[in-house]
Amino acid sequence: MCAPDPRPLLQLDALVAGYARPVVGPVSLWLARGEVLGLWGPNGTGKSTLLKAIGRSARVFSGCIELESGATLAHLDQQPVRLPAMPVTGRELLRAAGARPEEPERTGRLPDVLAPLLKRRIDRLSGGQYQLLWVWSALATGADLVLLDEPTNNLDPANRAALIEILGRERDGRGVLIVSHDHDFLERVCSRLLEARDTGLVEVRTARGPGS
Ligand SMILES: Nc1ncnc2c1ncn2[C@@H]1O[C@H](COP(=O)(O)OP(=O)(O)OP(=O)(O)O)[C@@H](O)[C@H]1O
Repeated sequence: MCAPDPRPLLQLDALVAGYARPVVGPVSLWLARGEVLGLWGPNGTGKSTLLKAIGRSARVFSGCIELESGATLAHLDQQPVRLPAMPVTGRELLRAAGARPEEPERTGRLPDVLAPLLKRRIDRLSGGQYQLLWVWSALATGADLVLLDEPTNNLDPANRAALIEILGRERDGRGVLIVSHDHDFLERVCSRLLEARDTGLVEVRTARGPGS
């Protein structure tokens, strides 16, 4: 795999990452602005750890992570954090996450499916409603690099389709790296797909490509 020119938004070079000991790597990959890169593979191969290392919540043992100078990052973990019962609305959650819900509403960016959730208490949302709001909170921050770990968790077919549409609209000018076991979803939203194998990350051909 050769990195594009000019320099990509994100580049990993022979990265070895983990916790008390290494669990993944050496891994090399690059991601350019405007791209949605998918990562899939068997359980326990270190995909989430890779995202955590990029998000600075796992340890880097060797190799390097280069993020474009000044680029901002949003990282959504595999299990969305759910607050205990408290009267926090969807709008307040977005604001706390650094998103500006007023702006997308005004500009028409806010997906229809999310509009009714902004006024509702988040502790009373279903798992799927919360998941969609959670993913949107990362995208609506305007972060240059968005890391999504299993974003289709808890989503029914309608909300999964809404997420595919959202990712299709929100990719411009930023990079998105997605870890998922939902291969069909990855094929629909990703411009490139990497598979974790014993030999390392291998770029695999996507049957459909984004927007199909
Ligand atoms: N906080 C942690 N401390 C120590 N080891 C961990 C921690 N989190 C994960 N691991 C270990 O790191 C290895 C890789 O886990 P990771 O969650 O990155 O894999 P994954 O490919 O994302 O798996 P899955 O597809 O099941 O989500 C596993 O052996 C796991 O037990």
